[in-house]
Amino acid sequence: MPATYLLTVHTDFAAAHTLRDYPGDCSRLHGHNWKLEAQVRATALNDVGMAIDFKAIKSVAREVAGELDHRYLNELPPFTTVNPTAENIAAYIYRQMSARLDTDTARVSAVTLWETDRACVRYSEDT
Ligand SMILES: Nc1nc2c(c(=O)[nH]1)N=C([C@H](O)[C@H](O)COP(=O)(O)OP(=O)(O)OP(=O)(O)O)CN2
Ligand SMILES: [Zn+2]
Repeated sequence: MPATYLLTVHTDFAAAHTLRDYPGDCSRLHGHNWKLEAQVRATALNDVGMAIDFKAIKSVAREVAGELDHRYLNELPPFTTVNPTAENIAAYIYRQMSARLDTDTARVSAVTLWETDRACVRYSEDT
């Protein structure tokens, strides 16, 4: 079995949303300080001994988070049609990060998105 390296970085963003069709107060405009944890799974090291530079992962995580920062999520594609739940936002961030980061030997394996200090969702497409 090949060696596996799991690398994790954190970043955050502030954004507002309303949950469509939600039977409660979250259907009203409100905001969160979202905390994002991104995990990359790698199977090889480079000559420096790094699977992938933490700086590279943080750069992509911050780039994607930055596109959501201080925005009303319901106005941004895909959330004009997809409800901006924590689940859907985590999946969106995962796919955006994967598209920008994945290589033959390192790929995004999970995104954990904290909506509050007490609730988070972890999204993965790993089997
Ligand atoms: N599975 C999900 N459940 C909820 C989501 C979600 O995205 N996925 N979102 C919300 C709302 O966005 C809401 O803002 C969060 O509410 P809640 O977790 O209840 O947070 P509170 O701090 O208001 O509640 P406490 O009970 O004080 O922890 C709701 N659910
Ligand atoms: Zn909310």
